[in-house]
Amino acid sequence: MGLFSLTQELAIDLGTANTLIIHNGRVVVDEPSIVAIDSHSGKLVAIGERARAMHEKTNPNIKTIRPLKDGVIADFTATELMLRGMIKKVKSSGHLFSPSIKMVICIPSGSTNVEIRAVRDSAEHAGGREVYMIYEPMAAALGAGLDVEAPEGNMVIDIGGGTSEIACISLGGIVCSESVTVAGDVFTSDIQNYVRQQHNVRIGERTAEAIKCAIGAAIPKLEEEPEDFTVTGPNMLTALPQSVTLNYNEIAYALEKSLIKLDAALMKVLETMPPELYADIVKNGIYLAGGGALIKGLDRRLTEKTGLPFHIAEDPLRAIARGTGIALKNIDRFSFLMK
Ligand SMILES: Nc1ncnc2c1ncn2[C@@H]1O[C@H](COP(=O)(O)OP(=O)(O)OP(=O)(O)O)[C@@H](O)[C@H]1O
Repeated sequence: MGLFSLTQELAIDLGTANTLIIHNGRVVVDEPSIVAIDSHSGKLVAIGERARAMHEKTNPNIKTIRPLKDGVIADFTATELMLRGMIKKVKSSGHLFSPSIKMVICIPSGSTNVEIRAVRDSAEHAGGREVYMIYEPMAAALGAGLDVEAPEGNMVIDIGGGTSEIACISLGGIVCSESVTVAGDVFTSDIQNYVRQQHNVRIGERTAEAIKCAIGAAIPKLEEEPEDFTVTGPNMLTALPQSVTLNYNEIAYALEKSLIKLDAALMKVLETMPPELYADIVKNGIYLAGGGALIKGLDRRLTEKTGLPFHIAEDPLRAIARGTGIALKNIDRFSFLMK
């Protein structure tokens, strides 16, 4: 086989918060899903980490866009620009040389046909010759190392940036699932609102996210307590700088109303689950993946609510990409891959 007839393969986790690309079993792109665009010409200024550094700091000549929102494509043009740019990064780093690219892209399970078509079009315009899709919970389950084809119930909760997807899988298919738009982005804005209402201080999205990653908690009493987090922002009334020191139990309080919605969605899936599969879940437990799985004490909270065992997938931020990579390697075997 000549060098140029070789097909290169990419697994892509196109996420609301982060986009990851796996090539030859290695993560070659792991960047925030964000683009910066020249407001006048519409030309791309930056993507990923560089664009994120500009986020909330732009002047009227540049705008930053997060092309995906609530787990779906909110801006088609920006999504395509981002995908193209990220694939170009793989190419320019010398990893990719073939003009023929086979791709598996992970999409939210609630995607409509129009959205699936949009992702496919973007991928094809970005150089994909053979484009397959996989639903996110399936990729999360594969990434958590579960045997999704077994005649056995396996359950995953993928808490991403825009959506949380709860699904029970058996025999290579999703038996029952729920998707809610309560995930990382909502947790971040909960924290922003809390600091504003409780402490009269305004903070930006990035600061709120930093608080969440450092001391975000799902229960008010943790075994390993993180250190308090101090932020400074303008006072709402005086506009003068004010520092606030936050404890993790305040953040648990701030997140409570969103976490209750997540609990409810989980209960809904458990209620509709066939009893034989339920018995498997009692034995196997439920796997948590996605960045939200890193909220401290979330596994314990959910165990207390349901009495079921919970496990956090290894490296939860990369579990979905890993699963997409496994699907790519087994394209001929996995009937649940969509073409
Ligand atoms: N240590 C942490 N604690 C809490 N949240 C975290 C942590 N690290 C990352 N996150 C959050 O996880 C989210 C990103 O997760 P992930 O990359 O799995 O989402 P995504 O795949 O881009 O989104 P979606 O699945 O909705 O398309 C962000 O909201 C981020 O703030």
